[in-house]
Amino acid sequence: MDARLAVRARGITKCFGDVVALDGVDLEVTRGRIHGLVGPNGAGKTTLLGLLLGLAVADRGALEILGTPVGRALSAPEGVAGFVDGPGLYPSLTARQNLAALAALRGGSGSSGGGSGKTGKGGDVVDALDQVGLSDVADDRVGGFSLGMRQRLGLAAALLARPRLLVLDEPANGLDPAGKRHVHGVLHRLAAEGTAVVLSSHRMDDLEALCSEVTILATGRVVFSGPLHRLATEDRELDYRLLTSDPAAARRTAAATAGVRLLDPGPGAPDTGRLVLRARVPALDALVSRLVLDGVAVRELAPVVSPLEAAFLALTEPRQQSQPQPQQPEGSRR
Ligand SMILES: Nc1ncnc2c1ncn2[C@@H]1O[C@H](COP(=O)(O)OP(=O)(O)OP(=O)(O)O)[C@@H](O)[C@H]1O
Repeated sequence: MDARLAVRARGITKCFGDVVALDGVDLEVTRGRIHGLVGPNGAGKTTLLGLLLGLAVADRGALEILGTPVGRALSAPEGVAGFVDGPGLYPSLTARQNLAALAALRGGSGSSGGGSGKTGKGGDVVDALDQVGLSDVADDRVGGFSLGMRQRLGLAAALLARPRLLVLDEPANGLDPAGKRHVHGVLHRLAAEGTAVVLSSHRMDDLEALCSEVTILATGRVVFSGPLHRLATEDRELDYRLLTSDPAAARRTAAATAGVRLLDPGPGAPDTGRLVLRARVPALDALVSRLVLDGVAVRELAPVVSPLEAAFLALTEPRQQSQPQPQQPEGSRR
């Protein structure tokens, strides 16, 4: 296995009775990267994350994690931490006690059960709570925690294991803006230190803020896997908003540029001077060059929906409507 890879999966298939949750999935996750797993409900994300965490085993295929082939035993591979379906926490214990109990279970002293030790495992507990922004509620019972607070505590619990592969199922669920800032900060720092992070999310903005690579699943199959930026350059038409110093001139130039279609912004849309265009990237490049040559300044050019969201819809919706479909792994155009 390539030493740069934290995960290498080939042809992973997992069935639950008649339901094929994963159908020949290939996945590569590089160390030091945050890899997003995205797909419609029931696409197989949680199932795949569960395999990485050792909560289930594949029916077919090969899975290597941190350089070691995964066998048939149900156990978390060495160096892996995280959670699926929400973190497992004791509601009657405080946040600090939960982490201390986990640290003790993992073989440490965990001596800060009710106290606030600052060294050894106790110090790790204090540090983990601080990293996820829960220091102020460290001695509150978890039973009273909101969803977002439980998610952050689950991340803190995973940090205690100092993972080299962190696996998180929808970690952004329920997070307020401050919680999100903490979680994003922790994940970026872990990645910078060399930890591979695999996370699922339905929030395209989170994925775009966090991930350098994404895998899009649809009905158990990979329909894209690769760098996020490649989605934007896929050979696909997208809608863009364009604001220039001279909207009338820009409209004429756009109308005369092959491959660019001007769209009606819709009845009642405010006249902001922005044009809405549909084009592939090469036609858009040609338009921008012509505008610059004509002395028209381009002040804003942005996709109407993010490239990730557009790709997600384009790659997953047709399959949902007309499943089952043979796999056409557009993303494997490497
Ligand atoms: N334990 C199980 N028993 C039976 N079917 C299951 C089980 N776990 C998952 N499935 C089925 O496998 C498929 C994939 O489910 P999975 O939870 O992995 O999808 P997901 O992408 O995580 O969905 P969501 O976005 O809704 O969380 C679904 O059809 C689901 O019903």
